[in-house]
Amino acid sequence: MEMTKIYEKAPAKINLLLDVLRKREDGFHEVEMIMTMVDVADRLEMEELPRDQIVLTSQVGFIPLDEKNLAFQAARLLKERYGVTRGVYMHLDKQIPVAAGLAGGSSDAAAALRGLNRLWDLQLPLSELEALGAELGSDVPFCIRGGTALATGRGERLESLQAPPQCWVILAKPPINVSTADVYGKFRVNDLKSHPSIPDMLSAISRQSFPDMCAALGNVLESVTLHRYPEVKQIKDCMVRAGADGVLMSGSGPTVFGLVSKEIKVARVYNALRGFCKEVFVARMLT
Ligand SMILES: C[C@](O)(CO)[C@H](O)COP(=O)(O)OP(=O)(O)OC[C@H]1O[C@@H](n2ccc(N)nc2=O)[C@H](O)[C@@H]1O
Ligand SMILES: Nc1ncnc2c1ncn2[C@@H]1O[C@H](COP(=O)(O)OP(=O)(O)OP(=O)(O)O)[C@@H](O)[C@H]1O
Repeated sequence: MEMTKIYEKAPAKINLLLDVLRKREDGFHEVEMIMTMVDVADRLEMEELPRDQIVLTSQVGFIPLDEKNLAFQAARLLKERYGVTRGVYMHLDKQIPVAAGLAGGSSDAAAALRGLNRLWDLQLPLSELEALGAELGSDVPFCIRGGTALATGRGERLESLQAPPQCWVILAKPPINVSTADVYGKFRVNDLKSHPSIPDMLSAISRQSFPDMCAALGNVLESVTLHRYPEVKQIKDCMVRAGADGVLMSGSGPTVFGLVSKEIKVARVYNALRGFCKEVFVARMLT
């Protein structure tokens, strides 16, 4: 019998704005974020297994492939919740840097939920996949929906937005591992001197103003990560000196992204960064 093979793309996200309002009783933080996708992506291949088992492989050796992997967890959640007794063989082509602040694992989980919904013919609406995704992680619902969105709650409440003005995105990840839980754990909302403005960013996007979008970039988690890891600050400074129009840390870090409107500037920023760190990517925002 010919087995069907399906594919899903799992793009990386960046936070154009990340604000924290308060710490909640349940330990999570109430956030306001504006997120968008870039065209650096993992690829998840899914094929039916003729036995009731989840098998995950990858070309990289440095990520877990068992129940610690978010794509594996997504498959298990669907099986448990909907009584699925079919199996799946998944292969993850990993391209997104790991533990980078780019939601790589979350996007893989989203790709698994979308793909297995098709492979197993579950016919779940996207809204249901988003709700399931929220059980796996705060960034998973956004990764299911994709595009550009305003995210509130702990990140799972979404309102879709139009695409930001098109530009180049240069991503640089220093060789350090940053734990999201650690960063939120060290974050003190009362220590902030100011908050980034959601209305300013929404207005820049709706007017498609690239300069105003750059001016409205902000991430309050920089207060923790930049203080703790001076190399992240160095990368930010390096991008600014090399002429990036807007520069920000994504998520809890340590990846820093620079926005550039003119293609001729891209090589300059890229080359300046390569002196500092090995993992530098040139991408576009996904429209
Ligand atoms: C930093 C961001 O990636 C920005 O997009 C997200 O806010 C975090 O998303 P994520 O990695 O999917 O986070 P989760 O896997 O849900 O949570 C990891 C840990 O981060 C902390 N956490 C996460 C989200 C949130 N709104 N408040 C939190 O305090 C919690 O300690 C949690 O145990
Ligand atoms: N599919 C996956 N890909 C990469 N790492 C995974 C995956 N599933 C689980 N992990 C584990 O999760 C940890 C965080 O990886 P991930 O790349 O998702 O972080 P991140 O990009 O910082 O996420 P976020 O931006 O949502 O905080 C890794 O150290 C890894 O052990």
